[in-house]
Amino acid sequence: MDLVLIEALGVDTVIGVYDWERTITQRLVLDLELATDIRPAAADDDIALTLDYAAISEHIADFAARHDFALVETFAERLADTLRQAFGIAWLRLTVRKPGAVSAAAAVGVRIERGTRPEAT
Ligand SMILES: Nc1nc2c(c(=O)[nH]1)N=C([C@H](O)[C@@H](O)CO)CN2
Repeated sequence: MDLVLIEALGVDTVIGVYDWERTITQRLVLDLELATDIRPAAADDDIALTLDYAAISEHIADFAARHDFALVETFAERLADTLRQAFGIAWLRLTVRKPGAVSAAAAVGVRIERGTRPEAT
């Protein structure tokens, strides 16, 4: 299985369960592993035949700007769903970190995997 990677992508969004969090934007930091077969794109050297990590990163920043969830769980689940639909991603692993949410921790957050892992070939 091949993967397209996006690591430590910072996005700003309204997120949090407390009243004070509903009035500010906070930074989330995302890691993504996106399953795809990179061989067609590599064979033709053609961006149209792979997952465009720049386009996907833009999509994520726009998603973050347009939503204001309470939980990082909801952010992760809804984002995974929209990415899979918009880009036809068979399987992904998404980590959403909320740095600074717990002062004694470097970051807290969630990691999910959605979809069916393609067979290794
Ligand atoms: N499992 C979760 N726990 C907590 C969340 C969350 O989104 N998922 N959120 C908060 C608060 O918003 C916190 O981040 C504020 O510092 C607490 N626990």
